[in-house]
Amino acid sequence: MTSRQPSLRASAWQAGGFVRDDTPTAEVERREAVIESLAGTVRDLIDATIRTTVEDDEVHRVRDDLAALVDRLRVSQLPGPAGVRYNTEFRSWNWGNAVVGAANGIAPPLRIVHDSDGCHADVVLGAAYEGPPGLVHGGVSALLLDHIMGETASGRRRTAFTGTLTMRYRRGTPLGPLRLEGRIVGEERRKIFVAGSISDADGVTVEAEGVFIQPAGTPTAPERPST
Ligand SMILES: CCCCCCCCCCCC(=O)SCCNC(=O)CCNC(=O)[C@H](O)C(C)(C)COP(=O)(O)OP(=O)(O)OC[C@H]1O[C@@H](n2cnc3c(N)ncnc32)[C@H](O)[C@@H]1OP(=O)(O)O
Repeated sequence: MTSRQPSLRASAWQAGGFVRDDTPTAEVERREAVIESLAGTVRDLIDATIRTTVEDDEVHRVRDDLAALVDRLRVSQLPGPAGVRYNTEFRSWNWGNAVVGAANGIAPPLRIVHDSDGCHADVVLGAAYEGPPGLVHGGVSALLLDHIMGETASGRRRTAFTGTLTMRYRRGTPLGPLRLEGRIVGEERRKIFVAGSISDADGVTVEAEGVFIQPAGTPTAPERPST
């Protein structure tokens, strides 16, 4: 499928950081869907690469085809990482994020739901997230929990960064369908205490506790209704 739609405004492209970007929400969402479809295929590519058993010559041909595709994407690039962008309509987007980024083929991606108790996400982790055989890598579990717990602390009304994260791996987390949860268990000035977990069909596999800190001088918006 080809598209001659205009790309996001060139003036919006700045490296990293929280960047004010006046691209209208409708245009953000159009481009997000386009880039998300590419990232989904990249995710398939990663899984297919891990699991392929085709002959060496075919691997080399695929490698060369992929190198040509990379060159096409390199024709127009951001000068650095994608950062976090937000517009005047309070729509924010972080397409490069390692956990939720719409453009990031190594993000599962986590689709986080904010509810009255905090946040949850259902995800299916495949071969790309393996540590011990058939089990989720412990660092991947920490990565995903860090993010969902950070979003829980942030609550869509402030930004809170991880100060301290403590993990307890109760048993191996099998690759496949999983649920992640985060909930606030306390607040003290700029510190937000969050509990998190990963569960499979048989119950909790990983528990986490975290202290998330709202940087001094950053704003807190009024509470927003859960979605
Ligand atoms: C799309 C939209 C995105 C919005 C959604 C965003 C979700 C993002 C989720 C991803 C989460 C991440 O990966 S975040 C990335 C990983 N984390 C980081 O890179 C953070 C790096 N560290 C820092 O930037 C800083 O150290 C901070 C912000 C954590 C704290 O700096 P600070 O604000 O100067 O803190 P300070 O005044 O000294 O202390 C404030 C209070 O916090 C306590 N405190 C300070 N540091 C720590 C600590 N590491 N662990 C525990 N507690 C601490 C102090 O004792 C004090 O307590 P008291 O005296 O008040 O009792």
